[in-house]
Amino acid sequence: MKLITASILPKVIRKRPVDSFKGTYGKVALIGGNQNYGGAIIMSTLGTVSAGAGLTTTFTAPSNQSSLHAWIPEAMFADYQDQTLLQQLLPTMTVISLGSGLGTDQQALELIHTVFDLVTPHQTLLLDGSALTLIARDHLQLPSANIILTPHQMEWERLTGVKLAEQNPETNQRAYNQLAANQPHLIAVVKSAQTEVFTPTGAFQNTTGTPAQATGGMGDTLAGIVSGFAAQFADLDAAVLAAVYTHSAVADQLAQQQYVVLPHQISAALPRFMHEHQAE
Ligand SMILES: NC(=O)C1=CN([C@@H]2O[C@H](COP(=O)(O)OP(=O)(O)OC[C@H]3O[C@@H](n4cnc5c(N)ncnc54)[C@H](O)[C@@H]3O)[C@@H](O)[C@H]2O)[C@@H](O)CC1
Ligand SMILES: Nc1ncnc2c1ncn2[C@@H]1O[C@H](COP(=O)(O)OP(=O)(O)O)[C@@H](O)[C@H]1O
Ligand SMILES: [Mg+2]
Repeated sequence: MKLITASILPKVIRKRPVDSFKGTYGKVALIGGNQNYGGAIIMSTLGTVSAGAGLTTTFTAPSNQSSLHAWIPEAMFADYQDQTLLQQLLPTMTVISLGSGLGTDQQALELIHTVFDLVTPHQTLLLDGSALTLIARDHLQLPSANIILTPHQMEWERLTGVKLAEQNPETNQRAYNQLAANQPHLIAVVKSAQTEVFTPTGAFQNTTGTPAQATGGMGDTLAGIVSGFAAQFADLDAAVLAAVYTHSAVADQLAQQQYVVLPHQISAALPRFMHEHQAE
C-alpha cells in the first residue's frame, strides 16, 4: 500500500489562472441534512465552499435553510423534496454528494432513487453516511457514474460484509475489487485513524490524522472537502487523495494547540492551507 504524503498536494492544488471565473471551478450539489441532522450538511457545505468549489447548492430540509445561510451565505439553498428543482439542477452539476445527515427513512430512500435515476456517467457522485447505510440495507445497485464512497468502518462493514475486526488492507482490497467490478470508476475512502483509499490505479494509506478528530461531523466535513476538490481538479483519483490528506493535515496543525478539533474549524483553516501548498 502506498502512503499518501504531502507530495500529493502540489500535483493537485495549482495556482489559479488569472482569467478564471466561478464556472472554472465546478458546480457541486450537496444533498442531505434531514430535520435532525441539519448540522451534517452545513458542515459538508462549509467544506466544499472553503475548498474552493465554484458554485455550491445545498439540497436539504427546509427547516435548515436559515441556519445554512447564517453559517455560509455563499451556498445556495434548495428544498431536497422539490422534484422539479432536482430534475432541473442535478444535470448541471459537476459533483453530487449524497447522504451526509440524510437519515434512513422512506423519504431518504426515495431521494436516493431520484438521484440515481438522474445522475449521468460523466458526473461524479459521492456517497456518504446514511446513503451508504441505505445502499447496504436495500442492496441498491450503484448507478453508472464516477463514484466516490466515503464509509466509516461500520458503513464499510454494512456495504461489504467485512467485519470491523477483520478489516485490513488485504480484506479491504478484496472487498473493493468486488464493489468496483461493474463500475466504470469507483473510489473507496475507508475512513479510520489510518484512512485507506482504494482507486482503480492503486491503494493508498493516509499519513495524517489525530484522535482530536474523533467528533461528530468530521466525516461530513471530509465529504464536503472531497466534493470541492473533485469539482475543481481534473485528476479525480489524485483530487480525492489530496482532499483526504488535507482534511487531516489541517486537523494535525490545529491539534498542536487544541484538545479537540471541531469540524468547522478545519473548513475555516482550509483556504490558508491551500494557499500555502499551491504549486505554479
Ligand atoms: N451534527 C450532525 O447532524 C451529525 C450527523 N451525522 C449523520 O448521522 C447519520 C448517521 O451516522 P453515524 O455515523 O452517526 O451513525 P451510524 O449508525 O451509521 O454508525 C455509527 C455506529 O457505528 C459504530 N461504529 C463502529 N466503529 C465505528 C467507526 N470507526 N466510526 C464510526 N462508527 C463506528 C458506532 O458505535 C455506532 O454504533 C449520517 O447521515 C451522518 O452523516 C453524524 O455525522 C454526526 C453529526
Ligand atoms: N482517531 C482518529 N484519528 C484520525 N482520524 C480520525 C480519528 N477518528 C476519526 N477520524 C476521522 O474522522 C472522520 C469520521 O468520519 P465519520 O465517522 O463518518 O464522521 P461523521 O459521520 O460524524 O461526520 C473520518 O475522516 C476519520 O478518518
Ligand atoms: Mg459519517
